[in-house]
Amino acid sequence: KIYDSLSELEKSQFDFIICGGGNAGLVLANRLSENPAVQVLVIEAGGRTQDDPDTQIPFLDINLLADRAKYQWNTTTTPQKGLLGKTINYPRGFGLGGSTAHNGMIWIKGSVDDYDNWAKVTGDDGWSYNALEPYMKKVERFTNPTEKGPDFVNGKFNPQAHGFQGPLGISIIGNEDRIDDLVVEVLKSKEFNMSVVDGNDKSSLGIWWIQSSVSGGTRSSSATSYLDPIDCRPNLSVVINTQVTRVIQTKKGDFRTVEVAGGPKEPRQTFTACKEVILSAGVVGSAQLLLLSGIGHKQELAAVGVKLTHESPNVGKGLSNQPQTLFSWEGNFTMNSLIANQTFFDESLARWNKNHTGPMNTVPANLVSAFRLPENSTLLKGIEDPSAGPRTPHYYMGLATTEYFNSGSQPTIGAVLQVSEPISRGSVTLNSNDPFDQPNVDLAFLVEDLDTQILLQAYRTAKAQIEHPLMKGFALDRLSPPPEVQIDDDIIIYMRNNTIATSHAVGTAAMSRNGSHDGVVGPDLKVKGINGLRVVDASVFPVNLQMNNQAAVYHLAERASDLIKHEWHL
Ligand SMILES: Cc1cc2nc3c(=O)[nH]c(=O)nc-3n(C[C@H](O)[C@H](O)[C@H](O)COP(=O)(O)OP(=O)(O)OC[C@H]3O[C@@H](n4cnc5c(N)ncnc54)[C@H](O)[C@@H]3O)c2cc1C
Repeated sequence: KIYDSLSELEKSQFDFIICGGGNAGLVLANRLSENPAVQVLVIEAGGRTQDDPDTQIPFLDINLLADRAKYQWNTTTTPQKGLLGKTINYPRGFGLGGSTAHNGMIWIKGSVDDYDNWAKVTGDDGWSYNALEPYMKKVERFTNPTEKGPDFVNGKFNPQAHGFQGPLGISIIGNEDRIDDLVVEVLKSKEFNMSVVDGNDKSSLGIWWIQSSVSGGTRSSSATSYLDPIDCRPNLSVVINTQVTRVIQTKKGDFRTVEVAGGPKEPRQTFTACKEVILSAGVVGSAQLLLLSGIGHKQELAAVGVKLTHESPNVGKGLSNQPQTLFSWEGNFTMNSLIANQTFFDESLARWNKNHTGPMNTVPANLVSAFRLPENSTLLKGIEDPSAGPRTPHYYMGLATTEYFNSGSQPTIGAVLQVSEPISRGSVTLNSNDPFDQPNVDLAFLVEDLDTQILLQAYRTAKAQIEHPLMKGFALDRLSPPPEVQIDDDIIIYMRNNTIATSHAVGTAAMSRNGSHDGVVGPDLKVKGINGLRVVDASVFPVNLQMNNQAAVYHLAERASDLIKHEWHL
């Protein structure tokens, strides 16, 4: 049952208490409550998200991505050294489904190297690609697009790499962009020599058609796929509009009680887990809760008036996130914009309401291409390869006309460029000991020169595609930055001024080997050195995966559910 407020909850003891009803939290809620004898409580700070057209209709995601939008925590970063001291918005999901109710819906796993790296870092082969593959398939229900028949997806994905029975609907949306075929031709040409691959089949190196967490023309979030179908289980309680304020040590080394409140001025209340408390509050929220609970670096906690309960100096450290910059060129075509043309918008909305097809069923790009630096690149000389391995990109990009999303009258071709596995490291630290105060979030974008140089290389690759003879007459002058910005130093200044947060941060409670002083949690995701507390969300990823990370959070949470069930003989 879903409770709108704390006062409606009658019990104060549960077997498992899950803090955060987001991506990972709702997978755990579903899997742990499969056994009717197990009592599960989920505590979510935000409210319902599932009933809103903005979360359901793929195009209307733009309403969620605006600064200070609904369903997000409205977090602002600390001044970013690599971004000329600017602060930027760091969107993170708030409400059932967490970031999956709010994200760009791109569905991409880690590469085989990425998961094998988890196994290496933790010393647990259960985190390797091969061992996780059954979970990858268990999550997915790959479906045909509403827009086109099944023929449209032939050759665009490898059925062997997908699941067809899982709770989460995935599809290649099927709404074409006039630039798609051109991009494929350019990248297949002798200058680039790339092939079309399924980015979710072990490696994303190549060109691939974006798969989205969309099915039947509607977003699939962890709330719609893992919660809605089972929300009437009598052993599952989900309380919304309630914030966890800290986890309390009930006896030495034992953290099984959570303190919560409906708001800053509301009274605090406690709930106790007979078995475990699981933090799934996301990369910012889980680190913040650990720190508020006195689990962190002794001096840093003392500086904000939090009493140390367990020394764990790496909490909040090691944050890694992917810088993303948009470049654009003038396009030579007649534009059809959903934003600038109200009649087109109204007709498209009516069409979506009728059968979930048409322009509303669109995401900003249909194709992504993923690249490695050349083997002989001077950037890699004498340093450890920043990527997890040879089947993992250093950078990737999406080229699209984005015409439906264009708010002006100028036909535009956009290139979204992103560093895959940056080496800069940021942090989450407490601003104060008030749980309702936003923590300090430092994304450390473009701090390390290697990340900046990789982004510059991505720009050169995008420019080479735009200037390819096959694009002649279709792509015209560069718009952003304007043509007079030419030399590398000026391009880098443009990047520093225009980098945005991808919200793919990881690593603030990283997993590591048992016995190692690195990280925060062991391979079983339990906080090292204490009992009763696990972390299951993107904060345990040791480093970024090749691209976005919702898929890997689903994989992680599915395996974590089995680890927990196994431990408690459920
Ligand atoms: C705008 C945006 C776009 C993105 N685009 C993509 C994309 O296209 N593809 C992709 O793969 N990934 C994308 N991501 C990233 C991806 O969605 C997230 O990394 C992933 O879903 C995080 O999962 P999580 O379980 O770690 O946290 P979340 O899903 O964020 O869940 C954390 C939950 O905990 C709740 N919470 C936090 N603190 C507390 C507290 N103290 N008490 C109670 N509840 C609390 C939050 O409200 C939230 O519901 C995007 C993310 C965002 C924000």
